[in-house]
Amino acid sequence: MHALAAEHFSNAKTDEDFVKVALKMHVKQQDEMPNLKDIKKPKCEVKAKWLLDIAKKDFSRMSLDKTVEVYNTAMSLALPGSELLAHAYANRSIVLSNAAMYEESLKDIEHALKANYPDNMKALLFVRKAKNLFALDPTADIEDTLNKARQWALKMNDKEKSKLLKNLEKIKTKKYKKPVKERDNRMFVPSSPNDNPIIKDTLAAIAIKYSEKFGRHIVATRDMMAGEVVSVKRAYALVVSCEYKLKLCWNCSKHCWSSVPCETCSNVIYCSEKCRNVAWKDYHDIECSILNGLLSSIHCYEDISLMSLRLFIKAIKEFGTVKALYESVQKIDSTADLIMKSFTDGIYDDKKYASVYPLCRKPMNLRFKVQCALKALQYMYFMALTSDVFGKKMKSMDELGNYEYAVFVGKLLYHHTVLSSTNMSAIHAPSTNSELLNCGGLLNPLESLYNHSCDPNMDSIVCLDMSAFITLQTIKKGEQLFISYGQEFHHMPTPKRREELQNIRSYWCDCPACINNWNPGHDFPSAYLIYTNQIYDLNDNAENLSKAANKLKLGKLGQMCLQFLYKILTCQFALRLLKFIYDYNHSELLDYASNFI
Ligand SMILES: C[S@@+](CC[C@H](N)C(=O)[O-])C[C@H]1O[C@@H](n2cnc3c(N)ncnc32)[C@H](O)[C@@H]1O
Repeated sequence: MHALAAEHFSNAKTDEDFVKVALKMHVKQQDEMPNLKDIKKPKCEVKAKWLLDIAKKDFSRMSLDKTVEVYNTAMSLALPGSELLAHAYANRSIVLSNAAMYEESLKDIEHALKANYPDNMKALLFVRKAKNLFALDPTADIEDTLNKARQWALKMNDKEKSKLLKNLEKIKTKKYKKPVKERDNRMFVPSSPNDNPIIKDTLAAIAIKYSEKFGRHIVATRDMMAGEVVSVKRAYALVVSCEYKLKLCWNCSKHCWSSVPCETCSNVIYCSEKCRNVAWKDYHDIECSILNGLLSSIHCYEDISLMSLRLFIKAIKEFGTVKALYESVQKIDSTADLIMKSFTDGIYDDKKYASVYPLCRKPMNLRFKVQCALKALQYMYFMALTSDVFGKKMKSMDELGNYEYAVFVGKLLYHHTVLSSTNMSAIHAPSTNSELLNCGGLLNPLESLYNHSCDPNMDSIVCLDMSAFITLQTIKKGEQLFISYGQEFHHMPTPKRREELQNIRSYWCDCPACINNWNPGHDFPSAYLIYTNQIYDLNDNAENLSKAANKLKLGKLGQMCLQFLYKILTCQFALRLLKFIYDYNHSELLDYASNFI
């Protein structure tokens, strides 16, 4: 269809032209469109039971990761509150406990107890709970838990009861593996400054400016030190790639061990009830049925298309109806000032849709435009069939074709797809080696206003759905704050860097390093990436941090600074920052750190 389509689109110029052609094509070829009959029922206990049996029987042949993924899938298919779901929680708690993930196992036990777990088996859960608590802390008081196990043992038959009571006696004498804990790096993300009266939740030291050469950009309104936290933001929207949707939390992208499934669809899981509730309130209540229709029919989605849909849903949530959204978009379109376009009630608030809609788009070729238009229409069709976002559920492409806002919605989805391909930052899956695997993307509107420099004076660190922006060099009042759009530019000659950015990003780089023609051999203050390889291959923990500090030959004071930084930042980030400042701004950092040590 895509090859044929190019012909139809040959005269299309504007977004509207592309959407109208795609709409016409879809209406004509509606027999080819998936219909309601193809849409699967969200939950399926038979399949859930089958998968649960596989997880139970084959766990010794599968990696922990794979076993947990099979459990996640089984649980996503089980009915909420069912005994099957309770069994799945209970069985996964054994796997997690055996893998020394005692905290995760405890969470599963609580879920099994809250669900419909049979009374005659509850004693087993309390035994496991006592074991987990003891393995985590041998001084913990586990008497209450042991008593609960004894009470529930009364519901067992005599043989099982006597076996359980014997096991109970051994809990405090057994040796357990050292607890394995996954660190949630968000704990180490510093809190966000929020003293800027114009740009919400940022440091007062920055402002948004516009120039012919750089478009919108961010400048310092006072002299800044290296190491200043400019903003810490939760992403406006985050999407998890299709192959990770039953591994990572749909809301924050945390790797899930003791996950909870969506209670309505069987497509996504969450790291906690909190994330599930946030997602449901923010977007998944609408997205759930659309995603189910989509995945039943086309089995897979692309990150930028899902992001496009998510932006649309978030906008609908903000404005209430398609009509109100249409009016708001018209208002933004009619505002001539590029900076003011993205303001809401006189301030720049990147939790509002106005900060998203006017983001820049890179030029695209015809093929990509055609794909974006066809995808936009496909997603709009699923929205029409499975949700009542357009006032009521629709039954056919014809009905959608006659909908008064069809072109507007198609255009918006098309615009979001292009905008996402320009502005989304990748998120990375946890991996056992140093390889960085993309597992989704997030959109952070303020980040999209930073221009690129081959010698950036800012760095961002992404911890799940949070992004922190920190200055890496001293920045003088009036100078621009730059991030790097790629990572390895300092070792390339100027023409090569500029050519590469032109090829990938479609603009000629006018950053200070390019304008001043800095070439390899020049001292790029930001050439931190020389060290990143050493840092990426380290696990993010304190032991490795000190190993890395030794590698970097930091003196005693340097090591102390590193420990201090580690308390507020992630290991990787603390190291990068320290190494940097150690080389270029040593005395400043030491002055700063001495206030805290
Ligand atoms: C993500 S946007 C950054 C914000 C943008 N200036 C705006 O007005 O929305 C990326 C675009 O900014 C411009 N840009 C970013 N870095 C630049 C640089 N070093 N030199 C020239 N233009 C740059 C290019 O037009 C690029 O396509």
